[in-house]
Amino acid sequence: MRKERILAINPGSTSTKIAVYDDETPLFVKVIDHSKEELAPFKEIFDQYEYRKELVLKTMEENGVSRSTLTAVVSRGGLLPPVPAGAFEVNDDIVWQLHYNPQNEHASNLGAPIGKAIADELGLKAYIYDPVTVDEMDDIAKVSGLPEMRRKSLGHPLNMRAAAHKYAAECGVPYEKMNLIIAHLGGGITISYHQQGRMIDMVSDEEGPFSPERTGGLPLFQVLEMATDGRDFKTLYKYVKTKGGLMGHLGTNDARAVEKMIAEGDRHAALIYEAMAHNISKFIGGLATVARGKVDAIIITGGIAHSKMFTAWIEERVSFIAPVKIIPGENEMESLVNGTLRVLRGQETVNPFTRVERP
Ligand SMILES: Nc1ncnc2c1ncn2[C@@H]1O[C@H](COP(=O)(O)OP(=O)(O)O)[C@@H](O)[C@H]1O
Ligand SMILES: CCCC(=O)OP(=O)(O)O
Repeated sequence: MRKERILAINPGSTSTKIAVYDDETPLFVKVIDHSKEELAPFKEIFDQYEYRKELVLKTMEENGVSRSTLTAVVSRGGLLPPVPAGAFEVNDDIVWQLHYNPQNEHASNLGAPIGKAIADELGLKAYIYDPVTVDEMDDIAKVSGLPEMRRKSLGHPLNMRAAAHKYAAECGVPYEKMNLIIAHLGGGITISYHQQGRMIDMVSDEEGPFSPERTGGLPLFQVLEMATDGRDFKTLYKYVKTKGGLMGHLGTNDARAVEKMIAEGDRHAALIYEAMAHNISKFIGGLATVARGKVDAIIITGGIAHSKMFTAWIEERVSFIAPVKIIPGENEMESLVNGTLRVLRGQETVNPFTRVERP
């Protein structure tokens, strides 16, 4: 089989993750953290384009990988309009959409444009895989309590679907034959229900549990008061995305730091941290009703899935529904590369994408 060398790019709000893989084997995986001060001069996400692109090229050079040896590039897909799961070849429409008309601002919107620019210079193809906006939600799950508002599918499909495939392979049962509830517990949290290989319902930042740095759903009448106190949308959006959850209550978005506080006897920290598990468990329970209780397994993944204390709190609340499987880590770089390899090996086809004016 032909050997592939794939560059994977994953721009996040506080870091840029960069990796090069020879087939399934990582040559290097680097997480470059960005301080608030470092990103402060950039007013808009796209102002960071050149800076992050140079960082990707420099990191490859520092790790002894010559650009000319690459065979493909893959990036985390950003906030496109609702799209099917799987791979997309990055075309000008994807770049336009993420630059000028994304569903919302997020650092991942930079991934595809940077990937395409690097790939174009080398005459290669650039891909994205399982973007943030993969939408397989059933119509019934999209209905909100107001006719002018539809519930959206916007979360962490890349890691959730990869965890589902990993678990299915372990069980020797196809993903398409299982009913799984999957909780991604990272800086942001998504809880989703995958029925026979389709993610038909989910909750994330907008309505779900609070997370290390996001508020999740909030008491509505108090939201109305806050939204009419003179602050604009951008300010409030940033507030609920970065100053909520553990950050709001305890001043850190690092769950490990919270566990240290608890070990040192901080009872308030213990209350807030367990409240996060309590809320996550309630949403898992809610999605079990979508499955009519017929759930094969509950998978807990993401960075916080490394924590025995935290996963035990969830397990104790939800294990009556189905067995709980822990798959720690966000596995995003590996998932991007594996998806791309399936395309390059002819095991998967790419989805088409055409720009839309109003996502
Ligand atoms: N061993 C661990 N125990 C508890 N929490 C952890 C551990 N490792 C990472 N985390 C937490 O996971 C969160 C980040 O998760 P991750 O999936 O890497 O998210 P993101 O990609 O959103 O940054 C942070 O709150 C971090 O403190
Ligand atoms: C914008 C939804 C996806 C998301 O929140 O990703 P991160 O948690 O990695 O910021």
